[in-house]
Amino acid sequence: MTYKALTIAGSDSGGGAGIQADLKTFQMLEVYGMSALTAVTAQNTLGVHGIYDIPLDGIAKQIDAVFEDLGVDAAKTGMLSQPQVIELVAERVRAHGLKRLVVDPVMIAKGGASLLAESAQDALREKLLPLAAVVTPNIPEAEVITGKKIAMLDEMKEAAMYIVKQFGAAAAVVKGGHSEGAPTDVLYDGEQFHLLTAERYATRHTHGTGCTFSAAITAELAKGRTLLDAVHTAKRFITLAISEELGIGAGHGPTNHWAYWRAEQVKK
Ligand SMILES: Nc1ncnc2c1ncn2[C@@H]1O[C@H](COP(=O)(O)OP(=O)(O)O)[C@@H](O)[C@H]1O
Ligand SMILES: Cc1ncc(COP(=O)(O)O)c(N)n1
Repeated sequence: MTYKALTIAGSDSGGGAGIQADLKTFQMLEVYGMSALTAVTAQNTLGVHGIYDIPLDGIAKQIDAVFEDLGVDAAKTGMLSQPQVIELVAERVRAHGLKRLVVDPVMIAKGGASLLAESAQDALREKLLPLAAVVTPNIPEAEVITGKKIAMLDEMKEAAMYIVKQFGAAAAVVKGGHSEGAPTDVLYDGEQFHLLTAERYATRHTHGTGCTFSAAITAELAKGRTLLDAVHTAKRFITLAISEELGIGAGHGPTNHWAYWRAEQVKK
C-alpha cells in the first residue's frame, strides 16, 4: 500500500523548512510526498532574503492536479502568506472532501521575517481552523490565534482547548519549543489533554522544527494512525532530528531528517 501526503506550503531554498522539510519528512516516514507551492522564498540559515508569492490560480491548479489524479490520504498547510491564499486553500480542501488536514499556522520565520500577513489572521481563524484535524501552533502563534498571553503549562492547555472550542478545530497541539525548560507539547483532542515531553537540546540548529513536526503528524495520519499515535511519532521524529544536528550553515541550521529512520533501522 502506498500512502500519499500533500503539503501546501512555501519553498525554502535552504532546504531546512517549508516544502523541503515536509517532503524529506514524508519520505523518511515512508509516505509518498506531493506539494502545492504557495510562495517561493530565497532563504538560508541566516534569514529570508526574498518572498515571491505564487498566483492564486497556480496554487489552485497544483492542488486540483494532485487530488484529481494521485489522491491524498492526508495534507498539511504551512506558509500561506496572504488572506486570499487561506481562503482558496480552505475552499479547495472542502471541495475535495479532505478530512485529515494538519494546519501548521506558520507566521514568523526563526530569523524574524513575516511569512503570514497580519490581515490573514482572521481568515486563518475563521476559514481554515474549522477544517483542521489538528492545528500545531508554537507559543507565539497560539498567543496570536487566541489573543491571550501564554507563560505556563496551564496557559498552553487553555490555549489548546480554546482553539478547539472557539474555532472548531478537531484538535490542537501547542508546542513548547519557545518555553523554558523541557520542550513539553500539549495536545488537546477535544476530550482530553496529553502531554508530550522530551529533553531540551542546547542548539541553534532548529530551523524548520515546526514544519518537520507537523509533516510527521501528516505522514502518520496518511497511514491511518490515530492522532495520538501520530503526534507521539512526530515528537520522536523531531526530537531525534534536533538531537543529531547536522551543524551546517552559519545561522539557524536545519534539523537532521535522517535521524529517525536510522534509529528505526537499528531497532530492526
Ligand atoms: N531545543 C529543543 N530541544 C528539543 N526539542 C525541541 C527544541 N526546540 C523545539 N523542540 C520541539 O520541536 C517541535 C517544534 O516546536 P517549536 O520549535 O516550538 O515550533 P516552531 O518551529 O513552529 O517554532 C516541538 O515538538 C518542540 O517541543
Ligand atoms: C518557506 C518557509 N516555511 C516555513 C518556515 C518556518 O520555519 P521555522 O519557523 O521552523 O524556521 C520557513 N522559515 N520558511
